Amino acid sequence: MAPAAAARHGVTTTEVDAATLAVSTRGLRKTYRSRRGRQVAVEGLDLDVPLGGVHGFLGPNGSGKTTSIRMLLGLVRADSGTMTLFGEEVPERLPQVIGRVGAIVESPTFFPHFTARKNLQLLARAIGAPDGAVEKVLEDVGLADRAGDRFRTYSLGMKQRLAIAATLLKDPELLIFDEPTNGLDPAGIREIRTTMRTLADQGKTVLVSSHILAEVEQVADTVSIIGHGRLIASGRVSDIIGSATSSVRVGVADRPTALTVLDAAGLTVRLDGHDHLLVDGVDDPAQITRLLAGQGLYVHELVPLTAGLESVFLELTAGQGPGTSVADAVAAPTGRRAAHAESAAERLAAPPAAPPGSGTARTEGEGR
Ligand SMILES: Nc1ncnc2c1ncn2[C@@H]1O[C@H](COP(=O)(O)OP(=O)(O)OP(=O)(O)O)[C@@H](O)[C@H]1O
Repeated sequence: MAPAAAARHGVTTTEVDAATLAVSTRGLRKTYRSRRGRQVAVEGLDLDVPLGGVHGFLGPNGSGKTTSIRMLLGLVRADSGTMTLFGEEVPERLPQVIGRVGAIVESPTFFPHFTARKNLQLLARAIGAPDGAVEKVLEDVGLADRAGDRFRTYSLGMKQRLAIAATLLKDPELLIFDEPTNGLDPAGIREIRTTMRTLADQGKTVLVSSHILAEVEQVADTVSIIGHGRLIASGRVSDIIGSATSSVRVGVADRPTALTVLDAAGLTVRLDGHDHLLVDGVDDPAQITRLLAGQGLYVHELVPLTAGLESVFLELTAGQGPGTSVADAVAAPTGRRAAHAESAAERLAAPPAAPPGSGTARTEGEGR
């Protein structure tokens, strides 16, 4: 991918004011040693999460999302690079900032026979949350009317929302959710999306990781897309999608001749199934009708196709062989980049000191 294409997708070298960022990393790197040898999990990651709104941290399985989050939270040591939370260097100043962060990165151990309310009350007492916090967080995640039900009767989606409620007890400004919709059905996914939106609308910053780009695209204000442990695109969802190559599906009776005509005009044309042509990189769809009509070919269908983050990702990583760094493909510039532009349901942790009732954080070197 040429630098121009990367820039089109929001990968720029603009300097950012750290005061406007909830999270920032530069050159973050982590290598694991395992029986299979050395595994580079994160390779020079530059990540900027603006204050406020939902920020999607997106990339395929194994691209380094969880490792990055765990480094930010001090659960895994970085090999090199720098990280800040609210402008404070971490892990050095983690004790000063961790109170402003709530994260779901591990398995919670809610008591199955206690009600959701009782579970939260125990946690609230353990961390010294203010009176009324439990009822407020139950309301925030939409569980107020089911708070009297035992935890074991909860659906996966409800369990996940209860885990989110637990992170909200200390009223954090930044929420970090690692793949919160894993294992959920479409209704559960929608509930989590609504909850994240509600939290962002209250002024909080939500950093959510996912390997399903299309899912997060619907709720995120801004995203960072990573591949092979490196940033490949970042910015406002609308800008990234808007920058994608636009395609048009064309229905025409004589497809071979139409293909030749459009190809001769310099357009990128391919066959789509048995009935249509797909023309990429079209600024003005009317150009297609004009070109074809000029040759006596009449279009019976002309549909501009909306791009999504998934197709942007595929476009950015097209042509890479296995093992090729995605960043190589986008000729990644150095320096700051910003664009102004197991079931996760069972995870809960409030690092650095997990309160009683929450799960223990998995640490570096442990098997997955
Ligand atoms: N404790 C570990 N020991 C050895 N290798 C690890 C460990 N944790 C992660 N890895 C490897 O590091 C790479 C990045 O993994 P990571 O879990 O950070 O990616 P991810 O994007 O969160 O993926 P997923 O969406 O599947 O959770 C993978 O190749 C993974 O196998």
